[in-house]
Amino acid sequence: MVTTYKSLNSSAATKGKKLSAETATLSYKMDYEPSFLRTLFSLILVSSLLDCVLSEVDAFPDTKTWFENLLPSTMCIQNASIESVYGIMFDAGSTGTRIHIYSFTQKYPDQLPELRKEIFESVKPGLSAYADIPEQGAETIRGLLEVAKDAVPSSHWKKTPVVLKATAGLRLLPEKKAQALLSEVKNVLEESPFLVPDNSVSIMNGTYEGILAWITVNFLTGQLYSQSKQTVGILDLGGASTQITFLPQSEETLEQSPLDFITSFKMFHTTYKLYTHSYLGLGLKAARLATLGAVETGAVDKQIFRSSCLPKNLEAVWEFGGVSYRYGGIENGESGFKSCYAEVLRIVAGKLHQVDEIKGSTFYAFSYYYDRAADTNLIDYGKGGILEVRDFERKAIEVCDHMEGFTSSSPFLCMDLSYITALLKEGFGFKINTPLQLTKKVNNVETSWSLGATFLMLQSLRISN
Ligand SMILES: Nc1ccn([C@@H]2O[C@H](COP(=O)(O)OP(=O)(O)O)[C@@H](O)[C@H]2O)c(=O)n1
Ligand SMILES: [Ca+2]
Repeated sequence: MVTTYKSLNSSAATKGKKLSAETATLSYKMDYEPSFLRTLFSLILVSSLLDCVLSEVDAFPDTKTWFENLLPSTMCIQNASIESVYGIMFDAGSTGTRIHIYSFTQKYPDQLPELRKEIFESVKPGLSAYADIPEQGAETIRGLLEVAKDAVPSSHWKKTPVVLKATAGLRLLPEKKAQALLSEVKNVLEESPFLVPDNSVSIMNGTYEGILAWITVNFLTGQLYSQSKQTVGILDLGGASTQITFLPQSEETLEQSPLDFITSFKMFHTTYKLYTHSYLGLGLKAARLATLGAVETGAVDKQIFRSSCLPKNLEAVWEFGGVSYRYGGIENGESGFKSCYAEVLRIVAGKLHQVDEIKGSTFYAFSYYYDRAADTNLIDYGKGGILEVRDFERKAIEVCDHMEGFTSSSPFLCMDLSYITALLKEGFGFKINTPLQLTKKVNNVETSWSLGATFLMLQSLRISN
């Protein structure tokens, strides 16, 4: 693997030490060729190849119901020369925008293509911070496209599809502002030399976000093409929304869950009936706003939002979604875990659907679960690890009851850890000893929905040689 970093400010290399860098650019390149990935992407690409030949036959008929609006319209393109196929996926998240450039190779015409390399870069803040200046938001995309121009040979630009999917940050914006951003972004993509399919710029439904991340993780852990089909559930904690997705084993779960929590789709000749839900407004940063009581009021110039989850003497300004909030602790008032936990509990109490069987299931947890665990040395930033729910609680108590030790660099640490504990325990209803696999990458590939989305994009475009 080759890893290079540039423009480091808040990055994989520094995150463990530096907690509150909100404006940063991270860039790294990864080369990998694990054999199971070759198998996996061979399966994917062979499916695409077959689909191109048999263009009347939809290989994933049931998927239509749930990814109808997610994917660009179907077409058969001559995507690449005999040796290379590329795909570009933008993840426009609430806290940052990321580009994933995947390349696949086909060494011989009669051999199947292999995933060869992923190039990843990100910028902060996310698009929603540019709600009032959409042209400038779109400029961040132009900058990331330069990375793609370097990564993809110019001879392949015209044949390489580029897609952007926005998540909770844009979902929370007023429709007009979100559409203005998307329209500026679309213009920038169209000015690029890459292939811009129909519906290439959109706000992704939260259901897809959970399912695509589940596909990614279960591909990467080998579950989707193993005989045993022992799939793992996923927990994604973003800035503005959070997702839970798993394959129910119990009939009771299927029968007792709200209808829109269960989604069926077919892949590799197996039909999966997944439990998935995205809770908008329960991402880590949205939960901060809710705890501070700033969701309804918005930022009012002179108002300071206070919480017992913050150091008593703290007064500072926090920016989220392009809005600045003044916030601080309660001077001469309460602070510490007990009072903080009561505050964050109000955000989750009675708001989430609970399922009994998750108590005994295996879940992969990433995004802010991972970041906060690494920030507090519960796990190694590079390696991840297995934690129990009570480990978050223990760390929350430790941090909240000694807040003077965690001031300027991490003012929200007590609140974040308390919120994560409350979300897992009281929100989803996990037991205190439920194990969670904290994982940022599996075999050097990010555990994010973008790989699942790229897979379906290639499938939809019927990439072939
Ligand atoms: N490729 C990615 C993208 C986001 N993330 C994490 O996702 C979290 C931020 O979520 P986000 O900005 O995507 O927010 P949402 O739009 O998903 O609510 C942070 O913990 C990031 O480190 C990641 O670990 N890898
Ligand atoms: Ca996300």
